[in-house]
Formats: sequence, structure tokens, C-alpha cells
Amino acid sequence: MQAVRRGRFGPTSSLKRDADIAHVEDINSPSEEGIAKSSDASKKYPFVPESLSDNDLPFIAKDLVLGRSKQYKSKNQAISDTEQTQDNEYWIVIDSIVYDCSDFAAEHPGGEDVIMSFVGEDCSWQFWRLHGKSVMEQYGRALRVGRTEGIRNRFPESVRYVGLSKLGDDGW
Ligand code: HEM
Repeated sequence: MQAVRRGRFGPTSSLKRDADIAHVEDINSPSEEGIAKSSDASKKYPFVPESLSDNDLPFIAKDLVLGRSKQYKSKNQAISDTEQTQDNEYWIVIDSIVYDCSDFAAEHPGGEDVIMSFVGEDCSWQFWRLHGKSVMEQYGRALRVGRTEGIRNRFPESVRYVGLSKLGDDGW
């Protein structure tokens, strides 16, 4: 059975479920081989079944998440944009969940650069300031690759309340 996603911005992806699960297992091994496999250009989301709860996602060690950041940043300084997108995976972290934005970044309505600027990092409050739960459910969920812990946000969260209104949530 094939899992098909038809998003407003995303590609229409189709993957065999078995292939998804194999990818998840690769992530648990922080080896170069694992990185190379999951960087396969043929990879499409959803990476894990969307029915899988956040708690049941595979655990990805902090060092591996941080490794992605270093990989991106060192390549960013050394080689062209075209080469970067061929070789790297773009993982960001929101509420301890790791999202692979490698394919999605170029289609992101808010632009590719904002996602790139958080590769290998936590951007939870920034995400929730700009998107509601429906965006996460509709577009983010398919990009999940695992859960992690200990990834820090570079920026202190700025004031979130204006009067009694909570900014950035659905229904405001
Ligand atoms: C899982 C990762 C993300 C997903 C799935 C996602 C998805 C989306 C979607 C669907 C929109 C269009 C919303 C609409 O039209 O109502 C959007 C807009 C936007 N996103 Fe993201 N986004 C992600 C991460 C981020 C991050 C990390 C940032 C910056 C910190 C960001 C900044 C923005 C901005 C600035 C806009 C434009 C908002 C506007 O035009 O009002 N996004 N995003």
C-alpha cells in the first residue's frame, strides 16, 4: 500500500511503508553510512507513518542532530548552494521533535532561508509565533523523522502576550 500526500505546497509524495520504516531505523545509527542513506535524493516525505505518535518516534541523539548543523554550516562556508542541497539534510527541532526539511525548505511559503538558519537547532517558539497547530498537522507532521532532547534555542523567547491575546495561535 502506498502512502500519498497531496499538500498545498509540498510535492505529491508516494512511498512504500516498508521503505519509510527502513529509513527510521537508519537514523538511529549516527554513522556516516546512515547519513548517506537518509540523504538519498529519492527520499520523499512522509518519512514515518503520520499515524505514529510523537512519543513512538525513534530517538535521535543530540550529537547527531548537532552534527547536521555543523555539516550544513561548514559546507555553507565552503561550497556553492547547489552542492549543499545535494549533499545535506536539513533537520530542525520543534518541541523536541526532529523535522527533515530537506525537500520542504525550497517549497516553504515563508522562504528557504528561515528554515536553513535553524538547521540542527531548536526553533520552537519561532515556529509557534508564526504558525498555528493546523500548519503543523497539515504540513509539519509528514516531515517528522524522530524525537530528541537537549537541543537548545539560540535566541531567548521574546514577550509572547499582548494584552490577553496569545499571538501566533489558531483562532486569534
Ligand atoms: C516544520 C517546519 C515548517 C513548516 C511545515 C512550515 C510551514 C509553513 C506554511 C504552511 C506556511 C504558510 C502559512 C499560511 O499560508 O497560512 C508558512 C509560512 C511561514 N513560515 Fe513556516 N514552516 C516551518 C518552519 C518555519 C520556521 C522554522 C520559520 C522561521 C523561524 C518559518 C517561518 C515562516 C514565515 C515567516 C512564514 C510566512 C508567514 C506569513 O506570510 O504570514 N517557518 N510556513
